[in-house]
Amino acid sequence: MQENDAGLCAAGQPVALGVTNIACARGGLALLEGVSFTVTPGAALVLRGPNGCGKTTLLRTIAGLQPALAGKIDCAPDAIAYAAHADGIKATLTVAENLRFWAAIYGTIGIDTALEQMNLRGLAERAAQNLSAGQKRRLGLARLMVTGRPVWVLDEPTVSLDTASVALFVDVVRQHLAGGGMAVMATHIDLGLPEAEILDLSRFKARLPEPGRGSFDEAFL
Ligand SMILES: Nc1ncnc2c1ncn2[C@@H]1O[C@H](COP(=O)(O)OP(=O)(O)OP(=O)(O)O)[C@@H](O)[C@H]1O
Repeated sequence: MQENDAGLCAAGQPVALGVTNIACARGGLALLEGVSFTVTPGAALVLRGPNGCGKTTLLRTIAGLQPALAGKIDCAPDAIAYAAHADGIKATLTVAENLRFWAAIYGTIGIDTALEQMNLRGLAERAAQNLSAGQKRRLGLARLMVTGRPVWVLDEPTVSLDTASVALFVDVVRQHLAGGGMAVMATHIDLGLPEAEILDLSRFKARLPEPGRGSFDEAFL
């Protein structure tokens, strides 16, 4: 892949997540167009932009939850783990059961590291439905760790987290990157992750509403 207009593609490095000229829509309304970037192993990209500009929509498109109007996403099959507002938590299972469930789904072993690093050990036997909002969010992020997947696509990962938990999360992301993982995140806060590239989506605002391909599919998403 060539260097793109976000300037994030390091020449000669293998591209792990390539987003080329993507246009995407929500509710039949085109939001973004011409979005291109690459994220290489060990790198993180933070998406910024005002409320409603399409950050969530772009992340959903990257994660394969909705079709793009145009463009191309290059990523190894089964490389992406997506975490959004809903967190993917099973309410009636305990914290440990949730993580074991996901470890089994993704074919990974061991939940200890995730429990430890997201400060969930003391909550391991508590039903997920009885967790506080921030604790639920920590469980959702621990789920990412047990997926074993290299590309983390995260929508507002720090919502409901207190300062200490944000720091835990940032540590976990750093370790993920150090192991050759990647992360694409939408967040409004300064994570304290200066090594992450920032991409402001404001400049990719779609010029014309285009209720075209994709809007029918979206009715079912
Ligand atoms: N299910 C839906 N149906 C129709 N329109 C939607 C739907 N979900 C979101 N939208 C609209 O699509 C636009 C983009 O929403 P999106 O959630 O991608 O923005 P965002 O940049 O992530 O916003 P925020 O910073 O507030 O999280 C918004 O105008 C929103 O109202």
